[in-house]
Amino acid sequence: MVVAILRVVSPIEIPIGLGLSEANWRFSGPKYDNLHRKKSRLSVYSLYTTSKYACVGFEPESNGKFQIRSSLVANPAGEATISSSEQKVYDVVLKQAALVKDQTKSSRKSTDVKPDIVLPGTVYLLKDAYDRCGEVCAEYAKTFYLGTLLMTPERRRAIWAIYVWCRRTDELVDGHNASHITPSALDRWEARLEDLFDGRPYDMFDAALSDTVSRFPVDIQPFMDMVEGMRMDLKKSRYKNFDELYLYCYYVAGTVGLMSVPVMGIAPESLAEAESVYNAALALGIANQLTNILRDVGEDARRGRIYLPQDELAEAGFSDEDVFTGQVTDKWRSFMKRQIKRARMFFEQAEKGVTELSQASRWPVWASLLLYRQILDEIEANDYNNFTKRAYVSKVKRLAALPLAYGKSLLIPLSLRSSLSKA
Ligand SMILES: CC(C)=CCC/C(C)=C/CC/C(C)=C/CC/C(C)=C/[C@@H]1[C@@H](COP(=O)(O)OP(=O)(O)O)[C@]1(C)CC/C=C(\C)CC/C=C(\C)CCC=C(C)C
Ligand SMILES: [Mn+2]
Repeated sequence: MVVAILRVVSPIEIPIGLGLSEANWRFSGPKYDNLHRKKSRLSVYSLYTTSKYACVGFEPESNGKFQIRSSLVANPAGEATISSSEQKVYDVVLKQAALVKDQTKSSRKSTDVKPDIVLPGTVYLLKDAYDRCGEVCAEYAKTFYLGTLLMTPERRRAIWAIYVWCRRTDELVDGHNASHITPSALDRWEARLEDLFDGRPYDMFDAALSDTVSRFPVDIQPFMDMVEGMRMDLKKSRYKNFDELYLYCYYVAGTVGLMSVPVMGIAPESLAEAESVYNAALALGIANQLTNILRDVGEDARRGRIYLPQDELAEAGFSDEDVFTGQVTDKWRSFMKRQIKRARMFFEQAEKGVTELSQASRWPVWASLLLYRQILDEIEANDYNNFTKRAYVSKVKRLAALPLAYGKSLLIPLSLRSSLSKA
C-alpha cells in the first residue's frame, strides 16, 4: 500500500486511471468528510475534494505502476504530485499573501492608505484620473460599478483603476484593433506596466493605477500574468487538458482576484489565513472564466477557438468539427453537465472566502458571484444550447440578486463563526 499526500489548492477532480478497482483504493485524511467518491462511466474513478489536503492510499496495479491522470501525476516512485499549473499559480498566491502579511506586521495595516502627496496640481490631476476610471467602469460594468459605491472612497477608486487596466488589457486582444496586435505590442504594454509600478505612468489611467499600487500591497506578478494570458490568446486556440485551461483561466481571470483582495482588504475580525482568502479570490476568477467559456462555446467556435479541454472532448466522443457544427445532443448535454459542475465547484470554493473580506467590499463580490453563477443556470435553462443561444441573465433576475448579495454581505466571517461555535 502506498499513501500519497496530496496538497490540493483548488476544488479539484482527480480521475484515477483505468484499471484500479474500488476495492484497492481508499481515502483518508484530516478532512476525509470533504471527499466525495464518484464512479463514472468507463470505470474511471474520480475523487472530488475541496479540502486543502487529501490523503489517498492505493495499491499498485499488477504491473506495479500507478495510473493517475489529469490534474495529478504519479512520479516513478509512485508519489502523486500536484499539477504544474496549480503549483505555479499557488506560488503567486503565497507571494501575494506574504506581501499582505508583511504589510500588516509592519506599522501600517493593509486597510490604511497613504495620504495624498500634495504637490501643486497633482491631487487634482489624480482626482480627474480616478474619476475617469469610475466613468469607464460605470459604462462597461454598471452593476459592478454600483456595487463599488458601498466601498470606502480610497478602495472604490483603486478598484476602478484596476478594472480599467484589466479592461484595456483585454481590449488589446479583443477590441477593434485586435488584428493589429502582435506579441511585441504586448511586450510594450508590459514595459509600460513596469514603468507605472516604478512611479512613471504613461497616461492618466496609468497614473491612477500607479497611485493605487503605491498605496496598497499589490504585487506586479498578477498583472504581468494577465498580459501573459493575452499572449496565450494570440498564439493558442486549443487546450490539451484541464491543466492547460486552468493556467489560461488563472492568467486572464484568476489574476483579477489576486489584484483586488489587497485593495478590498480582509476583515479585521477574520481569523482566516491570508493564503486561504487569496485562494478563494483565485477560485472566483477561475469560476467566472470557466462560466464565460461555457456561455461562449458557439461564439468562440465561430472564431476558430475551442476553450474546452481537448482530452475531455475526445473522451466524450467529440471532435473539433462537432463543436464547429454545434448539434445539441444528449451526449453534448451530459458533457456540459460535467463542465458546469466543475465551474460550480470553483464558485463554491470562492464563497468560503467572501465573508472574510472587509464588510464594505463583500457586497460587490457577492453580487458578481451570484450574477455570474446564474449564467450557468441559464445555460441549463437553454437546454445546453450554447452554440446558438447566448445564456443571458435578465435584468429582473440581476436586480433580484442585489438584495440577496447585500444580505449575505452582512454575515460575519465564516472563520469567526466556526471559532465561536466551537467555543
Ligand atoms: C475572497 C474573494 C472571493 C474575493 C473576491 C476576489 C475578486 C474581486 C475576484 C474578481 C473575479 C473577477 C470579476 C474576475 C474577472 C473574470 C473575467 C470576466 C475575466 C475576463 C477575461 C477575458 O475573458 P474573455 O475575453 O473570454 O471575455 P470577454 O468576452 O472579453 O468578456 C476578462 C475580460 C479579463 C479582464 C477583466 C475585467 C475587465 C474585470 C476586472 C474586474 C475588476 C478589477 C473588479 C473585480 C471586483 C469585483 C467586485 C467583481
Ligand atoms: Mn475579452
